[in-house]
Amino acid sequence: MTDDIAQYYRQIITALGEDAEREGLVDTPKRAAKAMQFLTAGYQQSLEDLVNGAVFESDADEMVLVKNIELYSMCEHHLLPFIGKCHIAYMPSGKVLGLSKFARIVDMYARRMQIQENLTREIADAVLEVTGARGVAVVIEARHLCMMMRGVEKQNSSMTSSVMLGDFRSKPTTRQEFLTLVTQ
Ligand SMILES: Nc1nc2c(ncn2[C@@H]2O[C@H](COP(=O)(O)OP(=O)(O)OP(=O)(O)O)[C@@H](O)[C@H]2O)c(=O)[nH]1
Ligand SMILES: [Zn+2]
Repeated sequence: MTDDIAQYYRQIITALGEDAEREGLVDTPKRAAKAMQFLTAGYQQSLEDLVNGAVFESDADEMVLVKNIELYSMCEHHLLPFIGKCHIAYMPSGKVLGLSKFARIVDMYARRMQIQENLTREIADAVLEVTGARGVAVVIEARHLCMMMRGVEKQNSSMTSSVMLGDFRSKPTTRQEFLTLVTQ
């Protein structure tokens, strides 16, 4: 697989007018192939393997918030990065999820070709699925390099997307508590 992808990169480099055999570039197709495989490794993962049983019984029934999970993804339109942070909250209902698993869930969906809105939704759906929570909220704030280093070339705009499920959607006080904690 890596060799196949490297071969395509070699063709792209040549098509761009570069000498793919010069010293600085000779190993680039292979490096780029490996990098792209890493950045899309989320396709090879499953939610079940990733959670690895780390869902624990608990009486906790107040909001749990995991803030500022850094995120690197790749926009499916230009294959350029978007970079930001993700906040995830849930209202437990008998079960809590191992803390590291929130970051692992973010990475699994971020390491694919994505748009920010779908990424936000997929993270929320996954947390709901594994926790059976009364509600899940996800907010992502990100900057898209396709808007910065090309295209409209806007350096300071960012995008915020959110998905509210269950209590976060139906109970204004829960939503408000979440938004207050996230912006603190
Ligand atoms: N909603 C959304 N749009 C995105 C995301 N990532 C990239 N885009 C946008 O996808 C659109 C693709 O538009 P096209 O007109 O097909 O492509 P383009 O000619 O390269 O567009 P420009 O970026 O405006 O130069 C652009 O408006 C991008 O800003 C994302 O995560 N969410
Ligand atoms: Zn883009």
